[in-house]
Amino acid sequence: MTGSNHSSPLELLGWSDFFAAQVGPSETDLAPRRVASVHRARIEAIDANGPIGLELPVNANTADFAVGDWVLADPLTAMLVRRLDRKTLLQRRTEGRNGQQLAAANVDTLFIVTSCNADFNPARLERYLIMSNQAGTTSVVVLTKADTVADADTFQQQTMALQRGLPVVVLNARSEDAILALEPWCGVGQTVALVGSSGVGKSTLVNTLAGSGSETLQKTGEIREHDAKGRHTTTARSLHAIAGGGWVIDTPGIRTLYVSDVTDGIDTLFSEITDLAPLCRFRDCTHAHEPGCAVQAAVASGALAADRLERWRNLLEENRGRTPVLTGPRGNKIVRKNKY
Ligand SMILES: Nc1nc2c(ncn2[C@@H]2O[C@H](COP(=O)(O)OP(=O)(O)OP(=O)(O)O)[C@@H](O)[C@H]2O)c(=O)[nH]1
Ligand SMILES: [Zn+2]
Repeated sequence: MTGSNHSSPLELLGWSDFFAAQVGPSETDLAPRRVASVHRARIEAIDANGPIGLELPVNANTADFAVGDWVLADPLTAMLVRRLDRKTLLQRRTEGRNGQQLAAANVDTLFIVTSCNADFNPARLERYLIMSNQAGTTSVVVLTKADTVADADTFQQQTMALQRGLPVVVLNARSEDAILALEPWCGVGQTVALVGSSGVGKSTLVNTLAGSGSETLQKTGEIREHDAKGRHTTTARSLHAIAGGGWVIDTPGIRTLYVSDVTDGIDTLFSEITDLAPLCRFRDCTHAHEPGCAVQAAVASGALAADRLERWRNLLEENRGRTPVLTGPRGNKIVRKNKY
């Protein structure tokens, strides 16, 4: 791995002032390590010298850790002491269980991967974008299989309209050119993660980015499991080194994307709608039937697509329905900071 001359070995792994500031005076003897893979009963980490095991305290639950986490460990015993606060966290609420499944932590950029074919679905991309907005990661949509169609531009235009300022990269995941196209987000110490449906080219992209056969390829704890339908799918929760100096996490398991637990992520995605709201006659306008509604006026003039407004409404509704109302210590209801 070639890094910048100014980066310390830890910074090459994604360490920054954000994490350094959390290390207390009594903790300077501890060693920072980055979680590379999380299994049911064990966690593997890396430090500047490569893969390194972690001993877990008896009461530790590996489900509380995510690939990409930074932890402090005792360098002599390898015992994990504590996890540092996360810069970003990709997670989703699991079906039928009370809790969030942690997909990846401290990811700088989320590559939302789809291909220029039947997989392309703006409504699904919106769900991924909400997840990314909520996690605090920079979103980039990666449109693969551009080499198989003549009208990749049409897909790109449609995608760019989904969120203000959204970078959309069109590429062939099998080509080396993909490295160059994604380089702006894959610099030294940067962490990217990939999400998207099965078959869109996530593994292909990881291999291209890592440079297959390259000595820098660092695979840790990759596993393959059966999904609900009995198919083999990639379920690697692991960090791979990118040839240029960053890190990539292949994020499996985020297949059915329901929206829940979102506060501002929906507003960020639909900013062209939320920007209009203050212009409505009524402060609590629902943009459905009220007179003097600026949002309905935008639909009437053609500036806003009716189906986009419809999806905004449905996503808010879904989020409201799926976000549990937290119950406080004395059974008091805690009202979540949702705007709608
Ligand atoms: N022509 C072309 N083929 C591609 C491209 N990206 C991926 N493929 C092919 O599409 C197939 C599926 O790609 P994968 O990388 O396995 O897809 P995945 O997203 O990792 O799929 P899962 O592991 O099931 O989540 C493979 O045969 C790839 O070679 C591309 O940009 N162009
Ligand atoms: Zn309105």
